[in-house]
Amino acid sequence: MSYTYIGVALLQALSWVLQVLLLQRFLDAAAAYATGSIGFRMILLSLGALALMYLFYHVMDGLGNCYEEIYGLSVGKHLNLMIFKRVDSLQVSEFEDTKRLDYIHKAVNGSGKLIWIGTTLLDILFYYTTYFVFIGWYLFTLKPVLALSIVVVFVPVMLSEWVLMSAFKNLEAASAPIRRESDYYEQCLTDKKHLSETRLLGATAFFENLYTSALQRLNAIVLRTQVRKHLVQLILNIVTVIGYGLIVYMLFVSVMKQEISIGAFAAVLASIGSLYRFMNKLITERIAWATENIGSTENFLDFIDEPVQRTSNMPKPADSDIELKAVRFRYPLATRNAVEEIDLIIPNKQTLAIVGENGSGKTTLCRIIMGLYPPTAGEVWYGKVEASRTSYERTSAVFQHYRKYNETIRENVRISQYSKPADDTAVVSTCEEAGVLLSGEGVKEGLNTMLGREFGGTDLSGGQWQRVAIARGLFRDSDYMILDEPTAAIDPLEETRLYNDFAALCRDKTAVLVSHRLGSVKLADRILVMKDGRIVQDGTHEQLMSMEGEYRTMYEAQRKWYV
Ligand SMILES: Nc1ncnc2c1ncn2[C@@H]1O[C@H](COP(=O)(O)OP(=O)(O)OP(=O)(O)O)[C@@H](O)[C@H]1O
Repeated sequence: MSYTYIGVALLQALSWVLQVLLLQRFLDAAAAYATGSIGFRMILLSLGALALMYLFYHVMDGLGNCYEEIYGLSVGKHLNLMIFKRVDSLQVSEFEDTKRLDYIHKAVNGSGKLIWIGTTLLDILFYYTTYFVFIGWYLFTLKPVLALSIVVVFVPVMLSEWVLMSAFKNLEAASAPIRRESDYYEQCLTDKKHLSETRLLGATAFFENLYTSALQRLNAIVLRTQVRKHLVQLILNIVTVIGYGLIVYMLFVSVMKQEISIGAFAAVLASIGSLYRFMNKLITERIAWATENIGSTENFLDFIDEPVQRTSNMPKPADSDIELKAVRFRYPLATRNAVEEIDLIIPNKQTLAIVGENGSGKTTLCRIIMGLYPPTAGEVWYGKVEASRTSYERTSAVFQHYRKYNETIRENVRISQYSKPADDTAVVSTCEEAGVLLSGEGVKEGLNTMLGREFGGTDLSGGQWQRVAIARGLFRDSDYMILDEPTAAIDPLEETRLYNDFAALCRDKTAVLVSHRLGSVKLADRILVMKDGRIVQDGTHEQLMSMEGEYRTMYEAQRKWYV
């Protein structure tokens, strides 16, 4: 693909140069015809050749544009795949850091721009350079000093673009966080997820103000850089126009002294004109655009170059105890630790429940146990392997904030075990275990029912979506199962049935279950009670009920409510 693209660029440049030579030949022929030294047929021949070259150039131009599009799409696909792979190798905890998020956004943004910087470079190398070399040679053969015209046009423009490069890199760095902010406010105003609440709360004006203020800040920094850009370009244009004027003057003097023919004079005048247009287009459009965007492409290249933290061939622990040693975790920019001094051994195949009030650190502890968040201090081990260095292949989870995929029910469940051959019987039986309805109103197509409104599918209730998420977690072959409030949206009858099923399903796994419903954690082998990021109680239901403490207080409070 790139060879064809390069070939077309070369032919396009050559046809430009040939047009100049053929124009000179045609004009010289016209002058010779006027003196009667050649016949009319010769003029027609040189005009025909000129016209053919003109047509050829335009065919090459069209082809060049087509190839640029196709090349852009194909390179874009590869760059995006590189980004996806790179993001997949990051620690999930990195996404908690807003600075890191900005950096990742800038890198993703830069991948799209790299394509067009790449095509600009190819064009410079094979199209513009060919054109300038041949036109330079042509001018040199006419009169050596004329070849200098290329330098006169070229140098000031390159200098100015070099100055602009750093300005645009700084612009990218300053605008990324504001862009993320304004995108978020835009989402609050237009996204389906936020719309009902924003409308009901009457918060539209609130978000509009925030959006407007973010855009004003963005515009102010963009404006400063653009003013600088246009000032620099103005200076460049003045210098170039003076150079252009000097060349025309030199040509005029040469023709007066009869050093060059009238045909050469006209052809050079035209070629200098096109040289100027070429240079202007190259520098003020292509190179200027590339300069503006080189900052974000550098981000992309730096991002791709970072040392890989997670690879596809990391060890897969099975049948190991999980050990947490003096673990602490603090979210980026947070002022206090979310979990503190956790020393914990979860023996292989134990079912552990974690309870505690809101914000006590249950979800954070689950993420640390899974190896998704490396602790800020302390260590987590799966047998002899450090948790963040293990593969997640043998771990399954149902998250508190599960995802609703706009896919069929089959894909929504199978996605957790995609390497397994598609087996509808297994998917159906997991759906039954999780209580996912596969017939009736809204799910008429069974496993093929498309879920989510995005692509015209059925939207489910919160509880029904949660059952799909549970099915997804259960479908995955695993030795470690994390269930973080898996039934918060599910009705009490179904919830009781599910907890009994979980107990049976998790019997041969190491399982961690977070729940606020204390009645449902009784079945666990062991219960941890968390408060302010620390484990304050640890024991079986019976042990914890037999002593004073958080657990008994919470349990009694919930029991009273139901009596
Ligand atoms: N992304 C985050 N950035 C900063 N702080 C966070 C983040 N997520 C949680 N926290 C803080 O960490 C602490 C523990 O939160 P965590 O979600 O682990 O609690 P939890 O016990 O699971 O709460 P809940 O029962 O409400 O789900 C809280 O103080 C919370 O404010």
